[in-house]
Amino acid sequence: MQQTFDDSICGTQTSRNHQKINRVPFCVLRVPNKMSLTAQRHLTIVIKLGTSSIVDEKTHEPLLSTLSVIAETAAKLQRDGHKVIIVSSGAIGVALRLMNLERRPKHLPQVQALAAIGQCKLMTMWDQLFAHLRQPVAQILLTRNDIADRTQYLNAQNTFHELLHMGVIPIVNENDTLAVSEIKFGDNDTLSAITAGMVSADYLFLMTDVDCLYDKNPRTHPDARAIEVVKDIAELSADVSSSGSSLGTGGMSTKIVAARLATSAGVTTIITKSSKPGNITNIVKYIEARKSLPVPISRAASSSALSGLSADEVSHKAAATALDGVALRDSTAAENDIPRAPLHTRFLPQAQPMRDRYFWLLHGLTPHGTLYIDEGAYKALSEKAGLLPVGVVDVEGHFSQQEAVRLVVVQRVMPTSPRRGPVHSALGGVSGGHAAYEHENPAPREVGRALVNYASSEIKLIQGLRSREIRNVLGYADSEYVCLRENIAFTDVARSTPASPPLDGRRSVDLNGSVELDRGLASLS
Ligand SMILES: N[C@@H](CCC(=O)OP(=O)(O)O)C(=O)O
Repeated sequence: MQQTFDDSICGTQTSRNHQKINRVPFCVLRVPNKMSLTAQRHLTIVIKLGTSSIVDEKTHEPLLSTLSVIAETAAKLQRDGHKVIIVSSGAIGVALRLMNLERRPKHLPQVQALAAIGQCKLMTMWDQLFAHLRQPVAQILLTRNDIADRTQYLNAQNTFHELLHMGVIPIVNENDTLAVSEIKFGDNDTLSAITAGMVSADYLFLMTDVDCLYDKNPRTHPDARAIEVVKDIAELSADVSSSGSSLGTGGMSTKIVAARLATSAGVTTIITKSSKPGNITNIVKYIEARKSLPVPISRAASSSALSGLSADEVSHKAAATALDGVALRDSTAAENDIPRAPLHTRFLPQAQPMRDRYFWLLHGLTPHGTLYIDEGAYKALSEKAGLLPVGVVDVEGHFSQQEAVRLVVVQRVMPTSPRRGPVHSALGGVSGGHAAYEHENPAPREVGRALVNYASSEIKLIQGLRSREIRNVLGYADSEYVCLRENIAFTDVARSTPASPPLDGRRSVDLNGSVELDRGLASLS
């Protein structure tokens, strides 16, 4: 994501406060009053359309007017120098009409066959619409399996970048014909968020059948209020009861999951109405224009997001991140010049996006099991180069070396607990004697995902032991760590940002993407 602020001025200004003269840092970003998206930085925009935006829910006829405006909007953005990816559902919906079926079948092979039939037709439709606009498109079909290997993930990423560089609009869908439940993204909301993270998009538009999120169901509560900006998804209290169309798999709750995922990668995520696709440009213009408004640093710096930063850092961050709502609420002349955006819900991106490799570890891989670790081991991971066997409390599932697992923190009931009993109480699985502990202990919580250096059967043997005992127990010791820190991604974004130790994301240039085992066992005594 590029950002240029050649025309900003920063410095200090004098202000009087209770007779005291203060020098207050300020920063004014000079931008033209009337914002044209053409004049702005070049953006990468992912637009996700669900089945209900592609075909009529009852007749399954294609919604040609919506599709045409989407094509026009995407082609115009592309011509203005932006990069556009469309994530298009609808293969199964389109096939229902072709095959004269009334509803989506339940039997998996039938669904997969329909997806194969419909995908062909769906792409033909897109291709024809874009052909009128002389806009080349490309089809990308993905399953989770395709990106589970780091090299393949990087290959997919490279292909996206190359297509965008060539001025082509990639049209993405899940490869339903091959995907069975274990290798499915499950819904295209998630797929679109992973795609947006993969290409470091600026915007993800989740087009749907409502204008925005509401705090209550607006159909049954006339007093429902629109939620326009979401700064922290954890604090969101919205009505997410909409289950989506009868043809698709997503609903409002999958959109929230997708928004969490995309914003963690630094992507501004928008929910808006698919029947008005022209809104995409207006919403982007509005947000970009607001970002470029003068930001008085004194107020910006008082925001929690920016506290502790130098004036210079604040000025850049204030403009680089969606700071609106923090410092830009005042109606200034410049703000009044910005036409209001159509109704939408905007999820603000994390100011410090998760680095790409961690994003892949968290969202690209399917976990094959769980490592239960203690609080001490979790805390120590901020300094240590990995997870030591002594911090592992229990293992669940069957996995091999270098496979992904969930990391779950549990409370160790006794400091030197025997391997099983008490711990199981913390996991909620036991007998009366430990019930009190169960009640008092904090619930086990998933804190991240990791690639393991040892198989599940091996970790079961070495859990709770010192690293120097690994060789005696297993007959070999490839690493003193069960997982290396660089192969652990935390759900807490702050722990998975570029500042986190010790992996350089740029190393992903290494197309092998293979994980180097730590062989520094000299330190083991
Ligand atoms: N991949 C499927 C759609 C899956 C899906 O997530 O659908 P939707 O909830 O309508 O976005 C298809 O093309 O029919």
